[in-house]
Amino acid sequence: MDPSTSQTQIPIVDFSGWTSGGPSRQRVAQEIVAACKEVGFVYIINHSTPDALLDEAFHWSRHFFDLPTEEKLRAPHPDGWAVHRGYSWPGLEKVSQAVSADNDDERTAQLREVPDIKASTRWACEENSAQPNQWIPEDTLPGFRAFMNQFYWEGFRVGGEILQALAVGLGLDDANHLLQKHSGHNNQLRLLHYPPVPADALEQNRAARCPAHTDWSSITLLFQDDCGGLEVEDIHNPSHFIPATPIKNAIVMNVGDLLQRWSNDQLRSTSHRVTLPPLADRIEGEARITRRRFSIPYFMAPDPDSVIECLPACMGPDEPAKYEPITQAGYNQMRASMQY
Ligand SMILES: O=C(O)CCC(=O)C(=O)O
Ligand SMILES: [Fe+2]
Repeated sequence: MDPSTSQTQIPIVDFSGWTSGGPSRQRVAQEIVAACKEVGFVYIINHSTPDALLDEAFHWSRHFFDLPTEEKLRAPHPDGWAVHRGYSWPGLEKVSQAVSADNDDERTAQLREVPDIKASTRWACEENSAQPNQWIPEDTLPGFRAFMNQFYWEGFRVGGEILQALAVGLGLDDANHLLQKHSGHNNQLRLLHYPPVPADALEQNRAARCPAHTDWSSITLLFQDDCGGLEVEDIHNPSHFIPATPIKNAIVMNVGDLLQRWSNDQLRSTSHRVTLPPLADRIEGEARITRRRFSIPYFMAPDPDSVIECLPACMGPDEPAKYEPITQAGYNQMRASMQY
């Protein structure tokens, strides 16, 4: 394809044809796999998570981030990079593509010269003792913990349907082939809040919302509000980003690094970032302050000891496996050490 004429768009797939069962499943599965090969991102509409549950999740997120800082800091992100839980305040985390096997303080400090203006909090399931969840006290936000636990398992349920569709679309014999490496215990639910920031600071690279990166997951499901600013690299025209314009209640699904490895690069873990909101009415006043933005990513991850090695359906005599087998934990460690 000629990059100058590339008109890449993020495809929209109507998932009702999967949930209703029958022959339409094959079509939906193929559409999702085609999108993952061409773009690495796809909007999934008419999925089986109720709209009301998504409204509720954003409602809780706003309540959480509106709490005074000292309340949020009662469940802080622990020091260091090994544990990904709890409240991470604006500037603490620096998203990047840097990869290192050990701690490298100098490089970590360098990466922080342009801070990420975002706050987040995140959890896995309650039984994950390696990385215990950090919760604010129940009486600070009664019902918050119960809802987030419910939403965590809802993410796993709908994400599981998508992993099944991917397996079918890839032509695997067993629809559960990908899903079976995910017990659900190693996923991550994140609430993200990008506070208002002067548009100039983003334009002049004095601050970032979320710099370009790929996800470490097998797949990521993202729910976003209507602010905008999420952009996806065009794999046919590298360094050119296309907007992932919000579609109410759609799941923005993307391929993570582990599924890219698993599929021998057939499915693409595409770089993405969050930058300036594209619409003028999202920026206000003389100081050109952006609207705040909320998003909720749900990262599906295989279990830590599971070995990710090239799917037989994705290799052949002319297409040998490109990567050595790696465990999820091994890959995670390689990526995590630069983040905090
Ligand atoms: O906030 C967003 O829309 C994207 C966040 C993201 O890419 C991530 O957390 O990995
Ligand atoms: Fe991401």
